[in-house]
Amino acid sequence: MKPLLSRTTLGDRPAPPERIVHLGLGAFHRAHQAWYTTRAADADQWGIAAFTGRSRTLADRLTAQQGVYTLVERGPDGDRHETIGSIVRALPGSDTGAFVEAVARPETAILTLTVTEAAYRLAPGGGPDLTDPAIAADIALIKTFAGVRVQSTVPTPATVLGRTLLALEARRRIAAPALAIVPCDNLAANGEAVRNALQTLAGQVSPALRDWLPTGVSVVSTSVDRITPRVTAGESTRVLAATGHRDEAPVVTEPFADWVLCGDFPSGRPAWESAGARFVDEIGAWETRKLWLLNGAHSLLAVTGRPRGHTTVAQAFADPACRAAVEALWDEAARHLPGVQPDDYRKALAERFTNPRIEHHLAQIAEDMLTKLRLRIAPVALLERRAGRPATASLAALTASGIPLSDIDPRLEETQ
Ligand SMILES: NC(=O)c1ccc[n+]([C@@H]2O[C@H](COP(=O)([O-])OP(=O)(O)OC[C@H]3O[C@@H](n4cnc5c(N)ncnc54)[C@H](O)[C@@H]3O)[C@@H](O)[C@H]2O)c1
Ligand SMILES: O=P(O)(O)OC[C@@H](O)[C@@H](O)[C@H](O)[C@H](O)CO
Repeated sequence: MKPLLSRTTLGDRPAPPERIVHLGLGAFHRAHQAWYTTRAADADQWGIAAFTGRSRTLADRLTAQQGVYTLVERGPDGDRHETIGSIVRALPGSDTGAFVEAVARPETAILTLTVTEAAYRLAPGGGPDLTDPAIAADIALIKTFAGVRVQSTVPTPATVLGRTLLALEARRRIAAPALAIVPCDNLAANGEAVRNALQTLAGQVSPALRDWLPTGVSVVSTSVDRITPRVTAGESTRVLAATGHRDEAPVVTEPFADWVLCGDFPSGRPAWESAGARFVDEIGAWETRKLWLLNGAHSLLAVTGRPRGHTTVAQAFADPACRAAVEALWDEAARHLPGVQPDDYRKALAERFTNPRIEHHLAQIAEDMLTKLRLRIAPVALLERRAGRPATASLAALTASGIPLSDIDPRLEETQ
């Protein structure tokens, strides 16, 4: 049997030093941030310690191959393979001690996150829900362990922000240099949302943490774009046949990739722009364009395509009824996206959604639908209503989900 992929496959170059920590190791991190990092001009300076959210399967698979994996870029006409070496350690998210230690290391300059939108547990208005028992329990736990820096038995907060704050408290205690936190989830104004939520929670933990946070942490806003479906069984066999490499943790993604970032990196960052990332002073409109047009359409296809018997985005988009619903939603959204070329993006999206070789399952997109509809489609309906128009397409999309409008956003009922 062929040996597993390893650093030897990369020509035995030394692993880059660990200066980035990631939480939420899954398909997307490997197809996006880890890929940009491996392609950056200074890739040899930036290694990633990547933690899963909780389970250890992917961490164990990657550890067995020294973090190295194959990225399969699946275009409409064929596959392109690339071996990625930026992840230097892969760990289970359940190892809070290792996470706290990794974030608190003074050499760590960046913490990236891809933990799903729902995992931030933000209330509809944006801030953290302090009445949420899991958040209340995390605050109590961080208060109790605020003195703990690095221990093998660090307790595990239940929430992502709780885990992050525990690690930041450890960093504060050793007076480590300022850290950049880079949320890469499909949340509107993700940097601002995470910054405000952390600040609110820190205020509940201690005055010391609250006062340190604004200078100890810079939260960067991002818009992330690359359609990366869950990896299906059989991919390892296809990779072996195509590359001759045995890989138990390949990832499949589309050729398109975009990463827009806005904010400061006080302790430095990889030259991600050399790999195509864009650094901007104003991100809101780009972020909204992507969330409403791409993610909004995905959510719409999930709620309308599944009852019509479709299982993937490409199948649903090929159905004239679903496609018409998407185009109508795009028409409504585009009216509120001046200055960011919504028509060009729509055209490109239609091609991306049509890629028949990307098996993006509607069932995966349908997870946590309430949070997604709130962020991606409800704002369009509200804007259309306020402009005196019926919001037919956006309201139809929300209604098709079966979730009461009042649960999605009570303001939707006020505008009826
Ligand atoms: N896949 C894409 O095409 C894509 C594109 C843009 C953005 N994103 C963002 O990345 C996120 C992850 O996508 P993925 O494809 O990597 O999914 P994935 O299922 O492969 O990985 C998700 C990761 O998040 C962790 N996680 C999930 N819920 C959590 C929770 N409640 N607390 C802590 N950790 C949790 C999981 O353990 C896992 O490590 C998406 O939810 C989205 O916000 C994905
Ligand atoms: O779980 P979601 O809805 O945030 O993500 C499902 C897809 O819409 C999303 O992953 C897109 O593929 C991605 O945002 C493309 O950049």
